Amino acid sequence: MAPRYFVTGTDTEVGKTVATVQLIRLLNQQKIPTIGMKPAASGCLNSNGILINDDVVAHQNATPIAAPLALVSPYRFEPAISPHIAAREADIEIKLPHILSCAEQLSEHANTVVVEGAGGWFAPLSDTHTIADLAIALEAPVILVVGMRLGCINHAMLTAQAIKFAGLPIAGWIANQIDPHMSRYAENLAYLQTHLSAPFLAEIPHSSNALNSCLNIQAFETLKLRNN
Ligand SMILES: Nc1ncnc2c1ncn2[C@@H]1O[C@H](COP(=O)(O)OP(=O)(O)OP(=O)(O)O)[C@@H](O)[C@H]1O
Ligand SMILES: C[C@H](N)[C@H](N)CCCCCC(=O)O
Ligand SMILES: [Mg+2]
Repeated sequence: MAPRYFVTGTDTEVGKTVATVQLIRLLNQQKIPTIGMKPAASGCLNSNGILINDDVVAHQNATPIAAPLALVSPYRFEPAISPHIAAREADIEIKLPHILSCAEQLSEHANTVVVEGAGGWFAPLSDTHTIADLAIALEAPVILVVGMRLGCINHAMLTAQAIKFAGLPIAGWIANQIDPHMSRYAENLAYLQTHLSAPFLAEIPHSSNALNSCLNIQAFETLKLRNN
């Protein structure tokens, strides 16, 4: 099975897509053919009957590897709402075995698959399953993106504890500077570096170019160490 990573975050809109895209670029740069996957994408644009999602497009723009849309994003919905509600309204059941099968087929296109969740760790996919269940089914080491803003320490600590409770390793965490005016940024970062018992992969600075940038080589070295 090709290696996989599952990217989760402290909330929705914290930079999971930015981090995923930067990781896909880094791995490809390091000669590891890597593709992104967004199993459940709500908030799509209907273009002549094809549902287009910004996260999926951003993943695709970060890799030279092409794969069918039905594999990289099997469940897409128009409204920008929780996937469990979007799916119910569309009369579609999000099935974990189907997502698993898509991930396996993607492994034929790339060496590594980086899977971006939706919302945070316990965002629901149905009345019975959450993003956590999806990560568990994929058996993927988790990368936690912390959107650095007031309140993120609590969200980061809760999420890390829940990931560990799920029995999944945290391959690392990323500090994403979503709020350029965060008070005491360095002190918040230092607290998380001390208290999150997971490797610190990288800091993503606030930048209007964040979607076109790449994680630094240190993040790669840290991930590599975890894999060996
Ligand atoms: N480092 C950054 N610098 C500047 N803007 C950023 C940065 N990271 C994220 N953003 C912006 O914040 C917004 C949310 O980021 P992003 O779409 O990556 O979040 P997400 O966690 O993937 O959200 P979702 O749960 O919808 O998938 C976007 O407009 C993005 O461009
Ligand atoms: C549409 C949005 N951008 C995300 N993709 C979905 C966020 C779901 C959050 C669910 C929740 O935890 O309340
Ligand atoms: Mg996203």
